[in-house]
Amino acid sequence: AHAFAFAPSPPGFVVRSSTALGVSAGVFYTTQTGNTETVAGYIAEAADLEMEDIADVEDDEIEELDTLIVGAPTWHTGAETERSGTEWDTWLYETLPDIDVKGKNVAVFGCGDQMSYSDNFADAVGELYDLFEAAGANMVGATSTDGYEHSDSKAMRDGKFVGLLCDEDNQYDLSEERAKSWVEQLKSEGAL
Ligand SMILES: Cc1cc2nc3c(=O)[nH]c(=O)nc-3n(C[C@H](O)[C@H](O)[C@H](O)COP(=O)(O)O)c2cc1C
Repeated sequence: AHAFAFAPSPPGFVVRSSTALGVSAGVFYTTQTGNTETVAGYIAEAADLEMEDIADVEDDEIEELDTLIVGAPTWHTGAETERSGTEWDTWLYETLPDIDVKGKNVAVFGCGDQMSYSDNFADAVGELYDLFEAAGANMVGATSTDGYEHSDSKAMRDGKFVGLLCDEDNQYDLSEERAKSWVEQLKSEGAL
């Protein structure tokens, strides 16, 4: 009996965390060079949640959660769709339509390079936002653009960013604090 208690989780085990207020939530990300995974780690640690690459996630795992925190890098500069260059490009168009996310809280985040890609800073975060919103999710976590030097971004609505934008290329020293205060904001918005 004791051995069982320490046995590894069986395959297909649902990774899920519950916050102090009983909200079930998870952090889901993709990455090419590790930056978005780093930021996902800051968020997961601050919120005491599990994090997982979206490529490894089962559909029913998503459906059971109250709040999804989803993050992407931007690699396809200037693209209208499939901007991330990661698994989200497939997941958003082939998996999301089959999942019921209506009424779930969704907060989006991502990494970009505001200096080298100043006209397209973190555009893929705007795509995450648009598709989850169109699917009926309750979008939370918009942030101020103060402290950034980009010229344009498809992740902006009404003068704000639609979620948390981090720049590990130029402002890596700000990411952890930005993640911490964003998690506090998500709590105040009732999403955690
Ligand atoms: C070829 C290439 C294209 C990129 N395009 C963009 C872009 O359009 N917008 C942006 O903000 N960052 C762009 N970036 C920067 C990456 O998004 C940034 O380095 C990010 O932190 C990478 O995240 P990852 O390590 O999680 O993949 C690009 C980088 C490269 C090398």
